[in-house]
Amino acid sequence: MSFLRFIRGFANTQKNKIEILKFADKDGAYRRLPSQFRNAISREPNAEFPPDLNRYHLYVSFACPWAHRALPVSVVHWHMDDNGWRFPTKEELSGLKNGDISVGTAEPNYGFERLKELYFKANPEYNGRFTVPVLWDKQKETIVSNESAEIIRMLNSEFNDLLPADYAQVDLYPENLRSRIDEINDLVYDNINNGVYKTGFATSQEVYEKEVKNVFAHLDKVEQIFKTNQDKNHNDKFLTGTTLTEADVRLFTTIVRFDPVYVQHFKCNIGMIRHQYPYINDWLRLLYWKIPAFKDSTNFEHIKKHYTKSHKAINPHGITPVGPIPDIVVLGAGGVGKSSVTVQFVQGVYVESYDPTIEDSYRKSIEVDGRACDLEILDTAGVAQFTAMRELYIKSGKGFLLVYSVTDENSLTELLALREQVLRIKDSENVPMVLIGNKSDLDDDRVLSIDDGIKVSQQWGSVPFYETSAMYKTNVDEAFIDVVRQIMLKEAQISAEKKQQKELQKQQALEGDKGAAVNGAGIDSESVLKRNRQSTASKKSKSHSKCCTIV
Ligand SMILES: Nc1nc2c(ncn2[C@@H]2O[C@H](COP(=O)(O)OP(=O)(O)OP(=O)(O)O)[C@@H](O)[C@H]2O)c(=O)[nH]1
Repeated sequence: MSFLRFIRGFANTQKNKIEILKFADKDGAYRRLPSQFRNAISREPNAEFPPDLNRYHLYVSFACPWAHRALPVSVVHWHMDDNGWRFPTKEELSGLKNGDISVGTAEPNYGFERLKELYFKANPEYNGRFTVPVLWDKQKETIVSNESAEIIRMLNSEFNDLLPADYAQVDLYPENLRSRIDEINDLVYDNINNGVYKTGFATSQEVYEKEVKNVFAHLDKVEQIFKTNQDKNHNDKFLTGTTLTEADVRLFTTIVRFDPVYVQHFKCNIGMIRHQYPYINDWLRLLYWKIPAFKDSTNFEHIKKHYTKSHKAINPHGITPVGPIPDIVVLGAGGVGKSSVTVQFVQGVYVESYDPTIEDSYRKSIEVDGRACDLEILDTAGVAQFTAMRELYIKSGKGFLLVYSVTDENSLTELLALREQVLRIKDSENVPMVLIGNKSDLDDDRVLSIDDGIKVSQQWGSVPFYETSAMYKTNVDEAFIDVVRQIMLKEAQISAEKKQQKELQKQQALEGDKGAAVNGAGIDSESVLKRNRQSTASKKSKSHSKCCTIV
């Protein structure tokens, strides 16, 4: 490509400038433009793009649900600005360990800084959007396709002759299921995959309301598909039955982003997957936890940051929300029983099977000391991959359940660092907290005694300690109620202190006015605060107020 052609192409695109961050048309509706590169890799003789090892390169974003359908090879940075997707800068990449792609990867073929440079290399006159995925032909130096639905099909079938048999036999678009897959894809594409965008990018109330209702009407339909399948046969967990297909892949990329992003960022907030759609939620967890490719290609950090920090029209200050704001945060190593304890407290059932948590929030209304409390409880992930989110939860949480398992010594050791983290983030030694030694029913496997727990509780300044069994619901309610009481007490103290400070200021102002200094015999703020605490505590114990708003 000559420099002149490049300049001409660039000038052309400036003339018909596409505003990358402006989405809706004049009538307030968002219309997705068709992808422009629509060639195909094909095993047919004399195909323009024959399958070949090492000839093609795939550019994707962890954030983009369209790129997420295909296998990542080069990953752009999560941030998109007026010039579209970019690759991470040298500074962003420096200091990262080999194989760490948390900020994306450098552009390996030309050292480009921007994805759009690939588009102009393929066609200097290109005037469309610069989207991912991009399937690049290194030999012809052009884009084969930037249409995710077509790329996924090419990858599914056209390289089979070159792949080891166990990979080649994976077929996401099997002949006997094609019509059902196409039918589901039609329903999901326009109404769910693209439906969330049409909702989020709408610029009129009327269009927004129409689109958001449409998204949820179709989630209801998908929920029904799963339910009907499983009513027929318990093992029919996928959209078309017992087989994982392309239809599942295409739905997954939207559903995994739904609760963390689309609910608030695209205002798809009629409901959440985890609360309103039990069948879809089970399917999501099955894919994420049991089929490594789904988890390995999902990066929640890229997903959350991309949307919230790239769409200026929707979120001008680029603030990434923390929420939902939990009151009680359940922390601890993987597999100690955090979910089991939480579900036992909230729903009164015991979860037998181990299904590692991504992050689940629960609501429960209880009465503590005659006061009604609405609790938001966050069951966090013990798995290291999600610990980056922990800081955020700790910041917003009011009380903490620190859980270890009496069958696992390391899980107690891990809590020491977790408690330090809580105190550091809260910048206080006075944080509502309980220590829980779970699985107390497993006498034969126990490696930690009650005394081990008591010792740690004493080292922590007599933090209340409970040995629990989620299985038998032993001490579960007691532990939660204890932390709620501590939260209530702390809130009462804080509001009393505030009130007292105000009174002090008033009094000082008054005395200042009088011009009289009260030396020594006057008010000692510490003793006043102490007195006040005592009186608040005694008032509180008499109080039978019907509502304590913890949220
Ligand atoms: N015997 C017994 N087993 C338990 C108890 N609590 C949890 N389990 C089992 O321990 C396993 C892990 O429990 P989870 O509640 O999923 O553990 P978690 O801490 O939430 O795990 P992550 O999601 O990985 O952080 C499951 O198989 C549970 O059935 C208990 O009190 N007694």
